[in-house]
Amino acid sequence: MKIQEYADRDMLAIDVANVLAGELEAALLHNDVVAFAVPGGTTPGPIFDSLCAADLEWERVRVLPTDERCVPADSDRSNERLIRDRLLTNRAAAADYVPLYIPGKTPEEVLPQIEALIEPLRPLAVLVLGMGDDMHTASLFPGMEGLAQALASNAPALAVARPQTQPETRITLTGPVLDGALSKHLVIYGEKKRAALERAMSLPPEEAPIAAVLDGMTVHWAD
Ligand SMILES: O=C1O[C@H](COP(=O)(O)O)[C@@H](O)[C@H](O)[C@H]1O
Repeated sequence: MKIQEYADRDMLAIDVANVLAGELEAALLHNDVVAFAVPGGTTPGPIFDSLCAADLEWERVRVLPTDERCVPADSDRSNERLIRDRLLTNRAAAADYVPLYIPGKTPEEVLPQIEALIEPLRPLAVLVLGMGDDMHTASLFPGMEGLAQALASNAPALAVARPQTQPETRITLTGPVLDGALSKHLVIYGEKKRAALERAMSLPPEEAPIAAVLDGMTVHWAD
């Protein structure tokens, strides 16, 4: 793991967008189709604002969320909404989106169908993750039921998450899918998350799920 520090969040967003565009371009040279997994939440919006203008063959990029909250696609809490509004616009509107949640269906009903879409995209070419103050990443939350199975090396691509700390059920990419990405980036802001990341490094993944995916990770941090 290496940590890249930036003067401020604006600089981080521009630089990370450039790095991601370069990695996607390189991956497109060697693959017909490239999988690009991105987080939701409050962190990635400004990176998406910059990245969406990159001059890439976006029609060969498959964008998927690292995790989704089971809410309608027009909800403020929908990761799909953020990704569609801020990333899949401008030139990036040509990319295909692979949803993790189908409204009106229970997660269990559609999991096999969505896993069948994700399997051919493994290993993910480029992965961006966020992290909460509680050291969760994607929707792998400390202490949640089923966490050990979702982090196991033989876990299926997706898991249903029902963290007691969260208002809704979620669907998440599992440990091996995230950890197996060819290029991995974690974006965090502020001292609280920096301290949480430091703490995670000495904790088992059951207590700090981010710890399960840090090998080879580039962490991008600004205060
Ligand atoms: O719930 C979630 O949390 C993490 C971190 O979100 P942030 O708002 O602290 O940046 C996010 O990466 C994940 O995609 C999201 O569903």
